[in-house]
Amino acid sequence: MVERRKPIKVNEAITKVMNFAKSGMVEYVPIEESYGRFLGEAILADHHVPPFDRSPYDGFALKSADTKMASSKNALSFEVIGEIGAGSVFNEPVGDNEAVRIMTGAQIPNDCDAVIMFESVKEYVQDGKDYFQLKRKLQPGDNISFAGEDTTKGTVLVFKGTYITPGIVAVLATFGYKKVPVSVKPKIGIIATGSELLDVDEPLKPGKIRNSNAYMVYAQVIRAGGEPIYFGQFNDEFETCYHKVKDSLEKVDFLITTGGVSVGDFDFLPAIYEKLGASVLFNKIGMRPGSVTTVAEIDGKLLFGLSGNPSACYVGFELYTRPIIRTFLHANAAFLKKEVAILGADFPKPNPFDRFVRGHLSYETGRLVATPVGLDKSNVVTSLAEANILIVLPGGTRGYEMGMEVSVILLEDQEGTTFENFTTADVNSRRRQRTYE
Ligand SMILES: Nc1nc2c(c(=O)[nH]1)N[C@H]1C(S)=C(S)[C@@H](COP(=O)(O)OP(=O)(O)OC[C@H]3O[C@@H](n4cnc5c(N)ncnc54)[C@H](O)[C@@H]3O)O[C@H]1N2
Ligand code: MOO
Ligand SMILES: [Mg+2]
Repeated sequence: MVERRKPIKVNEAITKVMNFAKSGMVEYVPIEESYGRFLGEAILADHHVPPFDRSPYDGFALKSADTKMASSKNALSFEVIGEIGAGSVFNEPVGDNEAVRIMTGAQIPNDCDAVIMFESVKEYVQDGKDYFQLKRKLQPGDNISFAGEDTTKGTVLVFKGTYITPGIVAVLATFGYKKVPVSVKPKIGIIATGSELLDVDEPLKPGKIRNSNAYMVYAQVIRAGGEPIYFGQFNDEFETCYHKVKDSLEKVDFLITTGGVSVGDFDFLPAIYEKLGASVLFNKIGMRPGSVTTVAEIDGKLLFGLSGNPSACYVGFELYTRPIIRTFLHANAAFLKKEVAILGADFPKPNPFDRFVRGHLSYETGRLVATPVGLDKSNVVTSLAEANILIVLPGGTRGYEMGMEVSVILLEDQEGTTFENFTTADVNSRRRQRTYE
């Protein structure tokens, strides 16, 4: 007799999984390798930026008080008593009506409080000495880039768990992080099950298909920030799969399997969980695709039983595995960011369950438009190539029409959102919807 599974709600499933979320350790990597990692500790400014008052222009540093009488009709002369480029410091006194030739980035001499650009003065030489004429009055602080104007000592600039962008790399370098504290990547084991599976380099044979899930999930793990460890693909044989799952589990922080979680005669994952003594958190979710997504736990370690159907596998990973990976990486916003967009095409299918429709988000004259891509079936693979969002179509409706507002999950986003935001009600009921022409 087939087992009747009781579906639970998506948010309930997420909550059950997140109860077992844990965060990992911190390691140090050379700054050149820090891009794309997650910060293991907050970056605190331990000095002002810039650290000293400096010139933002190539010009002359002088004392603004000496310019008081300057005007278009009254040119004042200044003697140039020295020259400094960026990196040099002028330590001598600067007397009245004297100036220092200064280049962009150089420290302002102690006695000076303003800078005038080369273009604003008339230079000349007299008796072998350099001078310029100035016809403008300057205020104290004119054309000076002050110490701490970029940021002040003590400011927290980037929080722990933030995805490191090239801009953050610049900040890390500014504060002397030759080695950067980053979150250790969780090791995510991947096992594909299915006697129909050919490897990617094998020619097609009757009844067989190439294993796309393993490589897809491998890439999803990397995108999420984890370290994938691929243990291979295995035929639907209980003993083989059981031993592979058991052995692999010891080598990883979390384990993903694809296929074999439904109620078929060769779907062995439920029996494998039982023999391992793992407790199954759920094995049916009120969602499409990915309704068979199963998560089990043993000694605090999670086993993600993702569907064999490619689109279901993909969605199951992004909803349930990704936040576990991001939490391990200390991200506060461990969930994919959600936005509201306008549905770009009708979606006439009735919706008993919440749907996560592969879609493409485009920007059209200031509006976000979400258009479903490809065939909306969980066994479809090609639509995944075009998808940059999942369009959230909550269940309990007779379909959706073009122009309606819908929630969308941004697949390529790195900023993320919190559990609270992710699980907050989506644009769902017709009452809440506005339709655009
Ligand atoms: N009687 C029922 N049958 C099915 C149910 C159900 O509730 N009752 N659920 C259906 C749903 S929904 C899904 S989704 C699938 C899930 O199946 P499994 O997770 O058990 O996966 P398999 O049976 O192993 O394979 C399903 C499908 O996916 C293809 N596949 C498997 N692995 C890969 C791979 N690595 N790369 C590409 N494609 C893969 C496989 O060939 C099958 O076509 O069950 C429904 N049935
Ligand atoms: O898990 Mo299935 O994807 O609902 O088609
Ligand atoms: Mg099956």
